[in-house]
Amino acid sequence: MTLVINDVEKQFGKHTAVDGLSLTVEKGSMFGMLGANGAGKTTTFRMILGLLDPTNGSVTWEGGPLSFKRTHLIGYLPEERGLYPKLTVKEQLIYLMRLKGMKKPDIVARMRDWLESFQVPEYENKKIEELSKGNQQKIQFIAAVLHEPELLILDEPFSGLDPVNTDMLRDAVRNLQEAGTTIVFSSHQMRNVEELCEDLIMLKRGKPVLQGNLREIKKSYGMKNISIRADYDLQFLDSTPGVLSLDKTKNGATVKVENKQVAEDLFYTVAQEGFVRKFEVEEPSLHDIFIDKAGGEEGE
Ligand SMILES: Nc1ncnc2c1ncn2[C@@H]1O[C@H](COP(=O)(O)OP(=O)(O)OP(=O)(O)O)[C@@H](O)[C@H]1O
Repeated sequence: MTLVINDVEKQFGKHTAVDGLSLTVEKGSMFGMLGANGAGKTTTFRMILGLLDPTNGSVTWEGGPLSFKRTHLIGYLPEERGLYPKLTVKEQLIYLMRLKGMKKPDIVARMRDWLESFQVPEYENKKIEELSKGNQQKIQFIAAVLHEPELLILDEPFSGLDPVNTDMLRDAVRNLQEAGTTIVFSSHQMRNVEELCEDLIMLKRGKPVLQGNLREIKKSYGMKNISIRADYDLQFLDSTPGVLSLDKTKNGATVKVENKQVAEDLFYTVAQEGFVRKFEVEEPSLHDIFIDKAGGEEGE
């Protein structure tokens, strides 16, 4: 069972929101969709869900298109949250899950398990409008997963959550994956992406600019960070060719370099200059890679 996006393009009038997107998400995997604001993530999610038709190309789940007829297979946490403020949590979840074909006693039983695991059992009979934004988000998440979908699409699931709730939601997402759910999510929080996903795609203005296994991407990515500690001032390194930036730290400096060769050259440079206590080459963070590949241009 896989999700296959095949050479998809989506145009809104003259504007191309998604351009030449192809990807495969294997069953049971956790896939990250990254990109600056307006890069085309939500549009892609809507095409996966069958809410929008691609202008060209195809999207299939297990070989067929996803549509409202197969809605019980999918869970969706939309970016713009959409709960009814006047309903209680219980009424809201019963309403939404009955649309997915579930029976009331099952809905209530599973709702109680989820509220318990999110440490908010007392919310069952509270109105949505009485809850804080972060807590409403937990309820919206429960609405996306209560029917145990095969494919779960999470658009910015961590936005607006405090650190405790972020950890709680991250654990819940991880548990769902371990139970076999296929998960595709977007996030601007690179730490969450690094901790959760194995494979990812980065979009820039609708086009894929980087795609593959996160560990492989990091390993093979040219740019490196070097952590250096020496008994002398390292500032002079920032004028070395291939050095992208230098940040002084308490005991030395972190130097971002273009590639491995520059890192090797720098090793000899600092050793010639004096005693070096530490010289450690690290892979770039996803944050660095994002800025390098997908960020930084006006209008995004
Ligand atoms: N219904 C629409 N009509 C016209 N243009 C649209 C429509 N939906 C999206 N767009 C445009 O398509 C582009 C991609 O938007 P999309 O919402 O997919 O980006 P995103 O990557 O989800 O951004 P964000 O991180 O801000 O949520 C944007 O330029 C947006 O203005």
